[in-house]
This record gives sequence, structure tokens and C-alpha cells, in this order.
Amino acid sequence: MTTGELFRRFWPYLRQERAGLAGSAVLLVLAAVADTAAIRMFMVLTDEALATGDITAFWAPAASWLGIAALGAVATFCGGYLASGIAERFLLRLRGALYEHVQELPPHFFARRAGGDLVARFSGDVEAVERLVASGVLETATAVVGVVLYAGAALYLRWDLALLSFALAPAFWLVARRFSARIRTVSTEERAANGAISTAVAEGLAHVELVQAYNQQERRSQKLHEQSYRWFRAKLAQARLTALYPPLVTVVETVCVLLVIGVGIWEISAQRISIGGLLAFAAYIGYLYPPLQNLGQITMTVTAARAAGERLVELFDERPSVTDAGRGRLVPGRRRGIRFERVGFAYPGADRPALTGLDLEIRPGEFTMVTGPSGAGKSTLAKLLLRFYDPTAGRIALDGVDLSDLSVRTLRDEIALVPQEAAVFHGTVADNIAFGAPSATRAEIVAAAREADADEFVRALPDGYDTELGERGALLSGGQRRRITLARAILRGASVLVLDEPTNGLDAASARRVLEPLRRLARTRTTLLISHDLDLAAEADRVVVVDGGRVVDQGPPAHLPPAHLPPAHLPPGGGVDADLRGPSAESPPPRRLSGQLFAPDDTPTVRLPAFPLIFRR
Ligand SMILES: Nc1ncnc2c1ncn2[C@@H]1O[C@H](COP(=O)(O)OP(=O)(O)OP(=O)(O)O)[C@@H](O)[C@H]1O
Repeated sequence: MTTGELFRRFWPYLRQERAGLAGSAVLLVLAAVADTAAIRMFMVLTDEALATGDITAFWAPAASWLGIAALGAVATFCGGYLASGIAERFLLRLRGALYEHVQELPPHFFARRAGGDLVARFSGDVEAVERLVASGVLETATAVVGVVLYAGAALYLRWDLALLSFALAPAFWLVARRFSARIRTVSTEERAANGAISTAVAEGLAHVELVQAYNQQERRSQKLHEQSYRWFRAKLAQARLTALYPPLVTVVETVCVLLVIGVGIWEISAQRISIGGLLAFAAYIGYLYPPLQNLGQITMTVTAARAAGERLVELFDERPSVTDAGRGRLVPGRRRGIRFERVGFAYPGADRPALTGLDLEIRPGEFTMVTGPSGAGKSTLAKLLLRFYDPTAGRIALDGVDLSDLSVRTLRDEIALVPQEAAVFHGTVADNIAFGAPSATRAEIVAAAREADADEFVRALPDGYDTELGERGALLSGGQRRRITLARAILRGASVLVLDEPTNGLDAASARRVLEPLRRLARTRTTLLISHDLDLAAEADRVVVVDGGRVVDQGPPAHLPPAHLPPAHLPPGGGVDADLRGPSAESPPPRRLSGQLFAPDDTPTVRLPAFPLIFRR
């Protein structure tokens, strides 16, 4: 991508600062004009007061010089401050827009990428782009104006001498151009290494227990060291290039100044220039080189920022997987039916479909459990229902309205998701419960916690509902974290509840404590429960078995025949048959499992026999 293309991509975040940019540019130009005028005053002072020793000729130019210097100082301060404000606001806007965009991206985008590298793009890369777009523009403008002003003043004073000293100016550009290509390569490497460092640290810290338990600290440190060393090499190469540029330029500059002085001596002896005039001329040339040098350096910074810019453009070019049409309306109500009609779906880039011709109807208020082997497509159902993706074939309807006709926001307001991972955010217990309903009162939060059977353990925490939970809820057990997420779903007050493996990773006792609130939740909502845990089947009105991306069986828990199971999976003695195969001459009549799995005190008395075994991970 060229610098111009990148600039155009990021210009919208700067557009509203046009007035500020112009103001700041004017002030910075004013500062450069003040410098030029100050040099002029210096010339007058030298020729009229210094050379003659006449003190009366001192006061007027001295006062003017002071006034000009003060004006220049005010302009420099105001222009610089204004420019910083513009740059910081650009950063705010760009980072915010990038985050808003990334938050809308589908799950497979995050699955493919290292989290640390993404984080790095929000810090270093965004700042580098600021150098390209905001500061870069102002610095270039100021440098160009400086070059024009000082060159103009030098030309005005002695055009022939000026042209002589400009002869070497193209040398600056040649040096800068040669450096730019190399800078670009090392900057791309530096940005990539920076992302890899963030990934290595974030990943290692997120799984620190596993690292310690497996004695992998050294290997993890080695991994970080490799990336740090890669970054170190890129940084050194960058430093070498940027450090080499100024001395090279200084050599060119010294040659120019010596040339001016040499020719100047000859001119003074021929009385074609005054000593003050020569000094002022040398000063203009001296002032001319820093902005020239800056222009070269800006070229290099901009080149370095291009690598960062391309990394951001890559993120901005990722598209959300659903478009928000939002024409459909739902009739207000609490219970909603869901219908999957011949739904087919393949994940982007996947060579096999995850769902093929799946039909499923969940009636309003019904509690449906979806089970099936790993990779069958169960979680994909939830992802489609929440419109992380749209089906590639067929349709899904909520209360008869096609999901693609509803705005994503409206749809998701209708659904409370309890995902597989009991996510806890950095913040208090109350904040965590109110995650999906930020305006909830404390009384509502407590009521939700009570319903989720969480109130008791929350009150026992050091600061009760105000206890700060670490990012991963380290203070809480797995079951407690799960009950916090249930309270969160309760407080959301949505009409549809989607639970993805709510007892995943819990022991039998913790799973039982999750069950009762879950039962309460399901009573008042349409519920879709995804689970391998057939202990939960007893709670459902209907169990649906999904395999190979389609529904292969369904029925009330007690009647579900495991016909789809290959005989090899059936346990010796056919334990499955007894409870799940339904009526036969040999077996007792089927019984509904609900109410039999659990005695009133919630202690399991009858457990489903072998059927669950093939599904358990
Ligand atoms: N992001 C993805 N990109 C490509 N394929 C995917 C993606 N996520 C899931 N799949 C594939 O889609 C199929 C269905 O996956 P899904 O997660 O729905 O299964 P599941 O029944 O929920 O499994 P489990 O019980 O293990 O959670 C699998 O073959 C899986 O490999």
C-alpha cells in the first residue's frame, strides 16, 4: 500500500480536525517567520551597532528582536499544544473505531489470531499511524514552510551565494531515499515481533498454572526470549539507520556552510557583503538544513508507520459475517418459538459443512436439550441462533420472523447466552452480574443472584457484592463462577435462554448446585440447552440428538431410542436399552426420567446408564 493510499484510509479520523490543523499550521509558520525576522534583526544589530560600537543604534533593533522572539515563543507553544491535541484526539478516535469494528467480527476471526498480536495493534500500531497521519502532516507542513522561508530569505539576501549553497540540497533526498526502503523492511519485522511478544506474554500468563504444573517456565521464557531477540535485532537495525542519517546529513551541511564562509571571505574583502550580512546569510543556511533534515526523517518515520498502517487496514478490512437489515419486528412477549428449517452452514474457509439440512422446532416456553457427539454441530446451532453467522442454506426464525430480518441488536436482546466458558470480567461481583443489564439496581442484582443460588456465597466474600473479582474470577470456584453467569442471564430478562454446556468441568456436587437455578430459569423461558451431560436430560421437555450436522433423533428424554448409536458403543448388557430404548416385550415400560433422576433433596438416585458414556468427553 502506498503512503497516499494509507493516508486516504485514515484521513476520515482526522477530517474533523481540519480547522485545528490549519490553526496549528498557521501558528507553526508564524514561529518560523519570527525566526527569520529575528535573524534579520541580528544582521541589523551586527552591522549598525556591533560593527560601529554605537549604543544608540542598539535599542531599536534589540527591542524588535525581543518582541519577535516573544511572538515566536507564543506561536511555537500554541501551535505545538494544538498539534498535540489533534494527534491525541486522532488516536482516541482511531483506537475507538478499531475496537468497535473488531468487536463486531465473527468468532472464527478471533480463533485464527493470537490475542497478544491483536492487543499490540491497538497500542504500538495505532500510535505509529498517528505519526503517519496527524503529526506527520503537521511536521511536513512546518518543515516545508521552514525550507521555503529560510531559502527565500537567503535568496533575497544573496541569490548567487544561496544557489551555490543549495547545490548540495538534493544530496539530502538521495540519502533519505536510500534509507527509506531499508527502514520499511525492518519496521515490518519490528511490528510483527512486537505482536509476537504480546502474544507470548499474554498466553503464558493466561495459562500460568498449566505452565507451572508442567514445569514449562524455561521453555515459555525461551519462547519470549526468541521473540524479544527478534524485536531487539529489528530495533537495532532501525536505530542504526535512524542514527546514521543525521551524521551523514551533518557532513553535507558542514560542507555547505564552509563553502559559504569561504566564498563569504572573498565577498567581504571585495566589499560586496557586510559582516552582518554574511553572518545572517550563514544563519539562514544553518536554519534551512534542520527542516530539510526533518523532511528526510519524516520520510523515514512515515515509511516505518506504513508497516503499522497496513496491519490496521488488514483489521479494518475484515468484515462482520452478518449484515444488519433490521426490518422485522417481534410482537412483545416473553415466550418465543424458534424454528430451524433445512439449515445448512459451513464455516468460512472450512472444507466440510458443520450443518446440513437441519430441521428443528422449539415451541414457545419449551425446554429443549441438544446433545450429540463432539463436533456434531451443537455449538454451531447456538452461534447461528445468535447470528454470529447466517446460515448458508435454509432459514432460522424466531416467532416466525426470519433472523436475517431482525436487527442483530434486537435479536440478541431476546437471547440470554450462558457460554461454555464461565467468563468473569475484572470488576466487582455486582458489575459482573449486571454485565448484560448495566442499569439494574442493587436489589435486582441481589434478586438475580438469589435465583441463581449465588447470594449465599457472594455474601460470604470479603466485600460481598462489592468484592473485586480478578479477570478470571480467581476468588471463585468453577461452580460459583457458573452461578454468577446464570445470575447474569437471569438479570438480562431475555425470552430465550441458550445454555452451552452449563455443567462443563463441574464435579457432580457443583453441577447439582447449578441445576436448580437452571430449572428455575427454564421454567419461564424458551430454553435451548446444549450438553453432553445426559444427567441434564431429565430437566428437558425434549432431547434432540444431532450428529453429522443434522438432527438424527428426538423425543422426550425417557423415550429416546439410541438407534443412531453404532452397536460398538453400546455397553455390555445393553444398559442403554433399559431406560432409553422404549417399550419392548423384555424391558419394562418406559418411564419419564424427569422427577426420577433426583430425589427432593437433589441427591441423584437414578443415573442414566450407558447412553451418556459415548457422549461424555
Ligand atoms: N471456527 C470454525 N471454523 C471452521 N470449522 C469450525 C469452526 N468451529 C467449528 N467448526 C467445525 O464445525 C463442526 C461443528 O462444530 P461445533 O462446535 O458446532 O460442534 P459441537 O457439537 O458443539 O462440538 P463439542 O461438543 O465438541 O463442543 C466441527 O466439525 C468443527 O470442527
